[in-house]
Amino acid sequence: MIAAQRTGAILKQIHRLIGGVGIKMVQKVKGEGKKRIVAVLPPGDDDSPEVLNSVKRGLGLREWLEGMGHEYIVTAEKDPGTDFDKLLPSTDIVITTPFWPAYLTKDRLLKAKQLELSLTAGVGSDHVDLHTAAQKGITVAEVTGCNVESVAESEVMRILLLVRNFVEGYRQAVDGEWNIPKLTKDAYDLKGKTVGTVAAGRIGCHVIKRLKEFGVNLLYYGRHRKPKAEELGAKFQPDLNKFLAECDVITINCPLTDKTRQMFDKETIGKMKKGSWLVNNARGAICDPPAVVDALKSGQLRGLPYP
Ligand SMILES: NC(=O)C1=CN([C@@H]2O[C@H](COP(=O)(O)OP(=O)(O)OC[C@H]3O[C@@H](n4cnc5c(N)ncnc54)[C@H](O)[C@@H]3O)[C@@H](O)[C@H]2O)C=CC1
Repeated sequence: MIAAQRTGAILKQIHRLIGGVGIKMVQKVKGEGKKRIVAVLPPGDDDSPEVLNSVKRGLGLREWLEGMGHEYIVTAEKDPGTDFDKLLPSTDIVITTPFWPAYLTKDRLLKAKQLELSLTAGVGSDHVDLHTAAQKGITVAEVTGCNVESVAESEVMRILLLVRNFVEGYRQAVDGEWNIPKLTKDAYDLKGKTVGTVAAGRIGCHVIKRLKEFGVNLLYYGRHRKPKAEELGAKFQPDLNKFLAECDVITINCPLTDKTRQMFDKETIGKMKKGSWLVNNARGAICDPPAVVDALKSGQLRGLPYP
């Protein structure tokens, strides 16, 4: 769910992006500016003013869009054969979110005869067939940088929860158990560990900045050097095999693409340090689930948080 503090930034950029397309389209069709905008959002009937990411609240865009004469339809139905497929051929703009994505597959995009813009209310466009979208001249936009603070805080939290073995302590407290050896067996100091990020983009750099204060050795792996990450104290390791072997904690902060899909499979995980931790902050499909399960069972991975 979009945290309250980042909703404002997301909405500001959505206004800018839709506004931009609106102006272009009005010019193109000479005054016929009325557009059909379909938002696919999670179901939910929470009335709190700060919860905008739901069908009920429609990201808080209804008044603004309808005030400009556009038609605004909000649905939670995103699966094949549901409302979304029926609406798509006559839709100009689709808005969707990474945690309740309406997949814009090749088949769907070919049927979306008048689609001009696919807008992610968040970061990541892996739910869109980018090749087909590019061929059809559909703009694919996301709200870059809108949630870096929230995501980096949550990521550092998950690293600490894992390395300090918090969940076992919590479980013991709830179950009325007091088994100190069992708790401390897998509880470590983060200080002195080597923590590496796959990709040092916006989120990766925010994580590096926060982790620096914990006295860790920081590494980053990626396709290019990132001066900002180095200014923050992280060293570049361009060799993936060396990166995997050096890190105690690996955190994944790259987009899901053809190159990163299942990047963390049996072979890759097998090259990590035995008993290391893996924090996949990006998209589930970057890891191969059976390989992760096997590695957790064998102790190759000490822990992996979900989500
Ligand atoms: N868990 C969550 O709540 C969220 C997760 N995300 C995920 O995090 C990803 C990164 O977000 P940002 O840092 O804002 O994006 P960004 O665009 O600022 O950074 C992405 C970085 O990934 C690097 N990269 C691309 N392909 C790569 C590859 N094959 N190998 C290594 N590095 C590669 C790029 O060079 C870039 O530095 C998003 O694409 C999204 O999937 C984003 C927001 C929220």
